[in-house]
Amino acid sequence: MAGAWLLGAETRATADERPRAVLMAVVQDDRTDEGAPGTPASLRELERLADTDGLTVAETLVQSRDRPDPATYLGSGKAGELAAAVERCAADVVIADGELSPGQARNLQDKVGVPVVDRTALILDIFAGHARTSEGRLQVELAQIAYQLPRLQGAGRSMSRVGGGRVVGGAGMGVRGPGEMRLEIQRRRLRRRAAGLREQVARLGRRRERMQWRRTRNRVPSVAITGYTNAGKSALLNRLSGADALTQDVLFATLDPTVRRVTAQELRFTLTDTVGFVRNLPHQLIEAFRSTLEEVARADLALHVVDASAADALSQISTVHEVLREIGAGQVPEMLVLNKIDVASPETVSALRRVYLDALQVSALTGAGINELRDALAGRLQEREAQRSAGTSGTPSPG
Ligand SMILES: Nc1nc2c(ncn2[C@@H]2O[C@H](COP(=O)(O)OP(=O)(O)OP(=O)(O)O)[C@@H](O)[C@H]2O)c(=O)[nH]1
Ligand SMILES: [Mg+2]
Repeated sequence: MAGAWLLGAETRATADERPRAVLMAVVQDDRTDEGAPGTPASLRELERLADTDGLTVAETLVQSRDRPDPATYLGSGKAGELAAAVERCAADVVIADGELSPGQARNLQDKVGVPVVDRTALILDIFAGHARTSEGRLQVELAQIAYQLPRLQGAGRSMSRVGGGRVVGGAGMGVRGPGEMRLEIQRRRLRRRAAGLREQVARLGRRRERMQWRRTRNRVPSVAITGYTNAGKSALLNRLSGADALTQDVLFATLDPTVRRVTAQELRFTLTDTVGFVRNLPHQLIEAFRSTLEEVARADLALHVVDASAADALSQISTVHEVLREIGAGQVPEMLVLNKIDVASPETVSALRRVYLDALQVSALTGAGINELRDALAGRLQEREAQRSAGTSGTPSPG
């Protein structure tokens, strides 16, 4: 089910069994914050991401270091171990739990003999496999191009070095190494394709804006469901609206915004399901999905769904807040709800309740607390509406 990008379509088409991956990471001595590359929480998540992408994790290799080696990421001894591990478990791909520079990926790849990619590439691959609407696909392709472009340039530089050609001709000849011209053509094609994609995404974004404007004019308040990936956002949307959005125990099941109508306490409002967030969400993806994510920025209320059964729920909450700020949705009023209360440990729940005193507890699975949540949502929206009309009644309406 993985996207056709990470390993190339042939690998996937012929392989009967799931491709095998070796995970690797450098733990930096000065970065012990939860979620930093190579920490247990981050590695667990990388494993889940790999699993979501249809890969079997064969082995995990971690090196403690001051910083990653600028040329090979791992130190040379550890890189040798990595090559041995790849050989031993017949791995098809190596995935780094951090970001690899194009040079690091290439050098390691030469050493181990299979593709070496990073967390960003893995997430892009999952997105490619999950995008369903044309807008989602356009956005994923845009993100992939943004990821590929600098890597093509890296290849160009090394190739011209090998070929002994000068990148810029000194005598006005513009002599280039072999392969450099082909790369330049490829680069230009990609840039042109990206420009076209950006235009199409913008057009779709404008169309959505018009629809949103109509909704605002009709004064139908909107609630955007946000939260960490796999928190149960789609499940909650289904519970609240009686819809059947796709829920799956994989990461990033939802990529396209799904809108549903809900009525509670005689108030009609819309509920929008959105893409889940994750630590170190690749910047290319935030850029590409900006117009989709802006749905959240325009909402009257953000319903922040928290997986209360996750041991690192608190750090997931901060990640979500960071991404919301980054997409300009930091100001949207938020209602935080603790989901999966049926399987959450009492310790995690009480730790969460110490910070979020009045957070409702629900289970999208059993339906516990759902009616209360629906009413609370309607209540908050009515409050806002009342404030808004109180605020505007004194001032003359513009135009
Ligand atoms: N036990 C339990 N499981 C739940 C609950 N809510 C959701 N799940 C499960 O959690 C998994 C993820 O649910 P989704 O609704 O797909 O999560 P999501 O936040 O939409 O995930 P993405 O779209 O991938 O970001 C599914 O296997 C659900 O069945 C709950 O209250 N209790
Ligand atoms: Mg979902």
